[in-house]
Amino acid sequence: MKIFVINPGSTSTKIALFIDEKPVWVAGAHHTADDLSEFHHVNEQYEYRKDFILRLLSEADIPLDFDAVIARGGLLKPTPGGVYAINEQMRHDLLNARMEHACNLGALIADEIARECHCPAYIADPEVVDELQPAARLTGIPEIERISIFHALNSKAVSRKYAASIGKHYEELNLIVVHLGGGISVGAHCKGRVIDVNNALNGEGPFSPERAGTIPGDQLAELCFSGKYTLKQVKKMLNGKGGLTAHLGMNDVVTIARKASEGEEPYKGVLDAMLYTVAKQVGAMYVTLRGQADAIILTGGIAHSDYCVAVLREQIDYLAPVVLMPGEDEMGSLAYNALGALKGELPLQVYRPE
Ligand SMILES: Nc1ncnc2c1ncn2[C@@H]1O[C@H](COP(=O)(O)OP(=O)(O)OP(=O)(O)O)[C@@H](O)[C@H]1O
Ligand SMILES: CCCC(=O)O
Repeated sequence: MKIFVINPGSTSTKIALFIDEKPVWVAGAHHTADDLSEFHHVNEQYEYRKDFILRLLSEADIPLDFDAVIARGGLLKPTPGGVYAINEQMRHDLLNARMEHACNLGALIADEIARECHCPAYIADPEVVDELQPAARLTGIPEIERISIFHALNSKAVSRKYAASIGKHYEELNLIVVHLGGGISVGAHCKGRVIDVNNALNGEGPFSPERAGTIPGDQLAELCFSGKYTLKQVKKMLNGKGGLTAHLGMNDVVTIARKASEGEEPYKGVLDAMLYTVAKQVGAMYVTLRGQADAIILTGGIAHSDYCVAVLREQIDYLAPVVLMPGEDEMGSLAYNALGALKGELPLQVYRPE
């Protein structure tokens, strides 16, 4: 079966054609700041991104003849994990999403292309997968309820892969999955459901290459009302220009880890502190799982770093076996989900948030 996969990121668009599980054509490109500078809202990039995809397909002589089109989800309303058929409610919620992110365009473009080829259009495990247990939702301020936003697609995909590698099902295991990317999420996967996880986009949990993580509330309130910053600037400090970027002026962990491994300051102190916040979040998720974790999976780009893995391991490996699954395979995971839905092996969910 021919499955077309679309994955728009903030600065890139990746596409791929799979024949069943096999990627037979992979394409895409980085969009420079200049390319995107004329757009004031991410929704305005719709035609630009769609035309870019159609041009790549046409240049590769690939006709619009697919059995399914699947896209990375988007910042929809909270919803359980799984593979979803794109519907009107989803289109509406993506066009009116609370947060701007290029991933919001994926389903919209997939839907249009699928209509042309008269095939189904899907998304799977969007960032907003919400399987939080009730106690994980409350904060001490009743108006502020915690929201689940994390690397659901990759975290669930590596969990399934790990489970298969030991002859088990994801739904049989308790796992702590640590996604170490530009953003960092650490989730407690209890028998296939992510019952707690830090919101990787909204100022919660470990700090990361580009995000501030948890900030002491009182000091954050003082900063917001200091008159020195606009709301937009504070939001950028939390997400985009926070974390390693704020401390070191870069988000490149390859360089930072090399300097840290040579003992160079401030790189070592800052990177070690980031990893300490990750280890603390692993500890919290261990408690969420009542100490019954079958494994701690380290994934995402930073899990390629021997230095980071060693520093983390030393702080967490007495809790449960640490399993390394570096990088991510979002395109493969999306194709897997589309194929499962087409074959009837994965239940097709209906997006119908409360
Ligand atoms: N070999 C490596 N060694 C150390 N760090 C690496 C390596 N490869 C990538 N990284 C770091 O991983 C981070 C990016 O990870 P990844 O590609 O998983 O994130 P992303 O897709 O940009 O963001 P996110 O995962 O939050 O969606 C960057 O900080 C990058 O420097
Ligand atoms: C958690 C959402 C994905 C990202 O890090 O951008």
